[in-house]
Amino acid sequence: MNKTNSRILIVTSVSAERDAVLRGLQGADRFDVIIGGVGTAAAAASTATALVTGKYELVVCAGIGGGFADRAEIGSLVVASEIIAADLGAETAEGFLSLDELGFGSARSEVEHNAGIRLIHALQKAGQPVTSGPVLTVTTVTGTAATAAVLMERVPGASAEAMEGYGVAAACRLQGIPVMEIRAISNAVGPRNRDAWRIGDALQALEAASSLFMEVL
Ligand SMILES: O=C(O)c1cccc(C(=O)CC[C@H]2O[C@@H](n3cnc4c(=O)[nH]cnc43)[C@H](O)[C@@H]2O)c1
Repeated sequence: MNKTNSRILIVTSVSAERDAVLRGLQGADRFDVIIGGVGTAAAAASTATALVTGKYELVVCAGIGGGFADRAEIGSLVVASEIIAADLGAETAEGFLSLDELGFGSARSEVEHNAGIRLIHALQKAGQPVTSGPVLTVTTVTGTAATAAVLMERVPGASAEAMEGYGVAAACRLQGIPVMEIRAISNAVGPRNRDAWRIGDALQALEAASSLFMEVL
């Protein structure tokens, strides 16, 4: 019988992401995969609800995401070195003030580092393009080059953006459970061009990454 809190929770946003993760896991029984919804509120609420069971030792936020120029190509994977709520704060005449600068806690969440490194090594060994860097959580999908530039200046090394990581991490922090975020890149962060999104390629990369979870997590 499994000991208490020995399972791993994987939080995706939509059914296509959940299905890609499940294909990769091939029935491995230590994992539960949920659809947490789009955005931080849905992700935090879904994660918190799942964590109440006390079954989990690790949570992975996994899905597709946008890749920042020169950091993450379409079809590649980003393993978060840090999860950052990049637009959570206040706009002032002098510029953006983060939650940290406002004194209301932190917009940054640490991640489970060792498992991230094992996953990166396994992906490299499997020939999957992968990078590690900050993954930004945003409320609005970036749609202009100007906003992409602002975010890259605000967070040096920003590698990917998505909409859920910080919410998942917030639920984990309350329970003291480590968190990771993995994004398969479907589109470039910048001027909106939905026709250029390569969701199929990203879902394949997500499946490939998930097939390594049994080995490294
Ligand atoms: O239309 C589809 O078939 C489809 C399949 C899987 C996922 C989607 C989504 O649109 C999921 C929304 C999800 O995507 C993340 N995401 C992806 N790119 C970005 C981005 O450039 N900026 C922010 N978020 C992005 C996000 O986390 C959403 O949850 C559609």
